[in-house]
Amino acid sequence: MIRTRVQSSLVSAVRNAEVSRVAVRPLAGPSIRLAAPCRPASRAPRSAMLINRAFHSSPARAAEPGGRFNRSKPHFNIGTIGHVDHGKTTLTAAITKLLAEQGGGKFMDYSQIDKAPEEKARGITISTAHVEYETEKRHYAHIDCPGHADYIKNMITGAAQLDGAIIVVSATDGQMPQTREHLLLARQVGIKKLVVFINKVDQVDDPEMLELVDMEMRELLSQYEYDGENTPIVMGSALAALEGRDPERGAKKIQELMDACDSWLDQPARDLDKPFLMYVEDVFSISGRGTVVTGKVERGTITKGAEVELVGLGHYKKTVLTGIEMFHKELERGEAGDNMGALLRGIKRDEVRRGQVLVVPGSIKSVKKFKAQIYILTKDEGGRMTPFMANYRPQLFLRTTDVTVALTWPEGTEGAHEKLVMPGDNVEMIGDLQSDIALEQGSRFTLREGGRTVGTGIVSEIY
Ligand SMILES: Nc1nc2c(ncn2[C@@H]2O[C@H](COP(=O)(O)OP(=O)(O)OP(=O)(O)O)[C@@H](O)[C@H]2O)c(=O)[nH]1
Ligand SMILES: [Mg+2]
Repeated sequence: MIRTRVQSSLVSAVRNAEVSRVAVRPLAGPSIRLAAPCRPASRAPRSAMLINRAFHSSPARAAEPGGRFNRSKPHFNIGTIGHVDHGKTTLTAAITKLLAEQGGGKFMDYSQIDKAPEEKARGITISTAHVEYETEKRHYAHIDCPGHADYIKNMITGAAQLDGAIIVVSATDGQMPQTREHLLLARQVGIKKLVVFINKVDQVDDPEMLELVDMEMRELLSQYEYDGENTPIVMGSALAALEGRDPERGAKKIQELMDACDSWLDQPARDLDKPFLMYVEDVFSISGRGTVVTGKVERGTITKGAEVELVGLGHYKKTVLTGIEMFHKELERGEAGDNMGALLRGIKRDEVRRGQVLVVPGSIKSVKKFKAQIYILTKDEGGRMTPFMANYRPQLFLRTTDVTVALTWPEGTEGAHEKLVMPGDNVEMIGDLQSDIALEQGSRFTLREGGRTVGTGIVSEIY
């Protein structure tokens, strides 16, 4: 009886997000596992939870460069990617120049973009310039990174989640190693469509040469499962546009490029339009009412009376959401961003565990084995000092849970036995989880070992 009362008062505490945050903090510590009697479901240290919170909340930051934000047009996160020196930064500056002249933002010259401040994202230092501009159709936040390593980190960590990208390739060189590497990464982090800008055409006199670069790019796009046939390819000179000369190759082509971005790159579904998913943080039983799970709604909306499913840690359990509560008030509907309590019909207290998710039935799978693109932090980024080999077993942190994962090379990898992964490497590996958790393509996670983050990754395929 007493225990029940303690639990119900905790339920109200947790329902009040502010209180819960204050109440929880003192327990945080890098190696303390919560074992308080009223929280048997808690496995992950709170510090890990805070990390994961930060993990999931950061994309919004990129969406609001400079703080002020125009909500009258749909927002789109775009980036320039491609081989070193092919003209990404010049193009970014040229776009802001053209659109500024049309009243769509502020011109940013090359040095303002290239001298990007260093940003701390999840303990990893990333330099990116946050540039914003508007076309008639959209508001864009544009990411341009100063170096190859920053692109890799940026794309894997999701420091800025790109909805689409402009891949820049120089007409003088054609495709180069980083053109291919960024294309592969774009595919693996889930960027669905790209627009190509063939730059520096002012330096190439032979039209056949341009045709060849065009053809090769289309082939390469198809090779990485993009629509090589229909992807818009614009040829021009970013430098000419930036310097305000040769409008046929300059300004006009930048306009053409932005029109292509507006029409070819699809507006992504907003979080509210995606299928409902809430992570289970805590579980309580309220006498006379049943089992309540509390947690944050990551995406979608849900109404009272809807069918839901608990997924993860060996379970797929369908039930009905019989009540939604937030801040001591009953609600008819919960939505992305809410910290809510969900009352579940016919579910026993011990059938639910922290680390599971509550979702629309059938919308996500519980998975043990997956393929992922992983970035291993350097020593300077707080990561490991030494390399590791296949069968390395760190803890994988995702949402509110952590599970041991064994990392191995994909089948057919040459020299898999002695192949080393160095700090700073970007690798594609297979993960084998000790217990299954709800995962999907695009799920982001961190890898930790001995209380520090050693890597960050994104799921590219599930098995
Ligand atoms: N001739 C010519 N040169 C260009 C053009 N666009 C860019 N450049 C030059 O190419 C060089 C590299 O341009 P950046 O914009 O710095 O290239 P980037 O891709 O941002 O390079 P990293 O960030 O170092 O990978 C600079 O010297 C530019 O002036 C162009 O259209 N024509
Ligand atoms: Mg650059």
